Amino acid sequence: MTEAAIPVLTIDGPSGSGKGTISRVVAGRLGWHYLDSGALYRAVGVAAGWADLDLDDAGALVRCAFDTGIGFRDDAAGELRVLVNGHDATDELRTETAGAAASAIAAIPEVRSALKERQRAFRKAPGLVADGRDMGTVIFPDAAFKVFLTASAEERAERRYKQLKDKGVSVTLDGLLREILARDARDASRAVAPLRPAEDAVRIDTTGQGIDSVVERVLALVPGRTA
Ligand SMILES: Nc1ncnc2c1ncn2[C@@H]1O[C@H](COP(=O)(O)OP(=O)(O)OP(=O)(O)O)[C@@H](O)[C@H]1O
Ligand SMILES: Nc1ccn([C@H]2C[C@H](O)[C@@H](COP(=O)(O)O)O2)c(=O)n1
Repeated sequence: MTEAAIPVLTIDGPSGSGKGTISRVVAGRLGWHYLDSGALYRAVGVAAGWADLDLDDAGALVRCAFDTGIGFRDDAAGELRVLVNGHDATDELRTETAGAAASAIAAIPEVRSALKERQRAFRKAPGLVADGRDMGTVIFPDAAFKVFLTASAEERAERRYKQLKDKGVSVTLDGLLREILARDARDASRAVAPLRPAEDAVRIDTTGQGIDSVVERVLALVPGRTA
């Protein structure tokens, strides 16, 4: 199967809209590969922190983006674990601090270029579900299926609050709402690959929609999908 013939479903959207959760379930139901593109940016942010790099030093961050080893594996519980330079950094990666660092680094055009081919290399038969901010607009513009998930900022903060509290992370709902709104603004206002729906993306507002309901709405967009 040529690369262009390998089907891609892109799922873009702001923080906490449910991209990662929905994408992993849909990829499992389709038997397709899964790309968590945000994890790549988060991994570069974590590696930069480990190396005490200045987030204003674009040159050092670009080199970090090229040089950082990033690996993915499912653990026994089926959770996606992320290895950074051989170390399991999953828990550190999923903090809002790491999300904010990733968002800042992601605004550097050369960092985005350094990660582009790594993302495209995930396109393997029988198919790929790719979640992020620019999957449908930049990385896989020819994707046959494109979705843009949204939800109210308040609901996204509540989801993230529950997610982090369940992991024993001490956060406040008000603080998370502020962080999510700040990240939304930075991701949507940057000059390169801004967060926005692709022209041909199906937009799904997940506010008040359960995970199963959103999964079924996404699967319905892929003909010949599994039951
Ligand atoms: N439709 C939904 N209804 C309720 N909870 C949801 C829904 N979708 C996802 N969640 C929950 O919200 C939390 C955040 O979801 P997820 O991490 O998938 O969002 P995301 O868009 O990938 O966020 P980020 O871009 O910050 O990584 C998770 O705990 C997830 O289980
Ligand atoms: N395709 C992507 C994915 C992520 N980013 C940046 C912007 C996000 O705020 C940050 C973390 O992503 P998340 O794990 O929350 O999906 O990384 C991006 O610019 N492009």
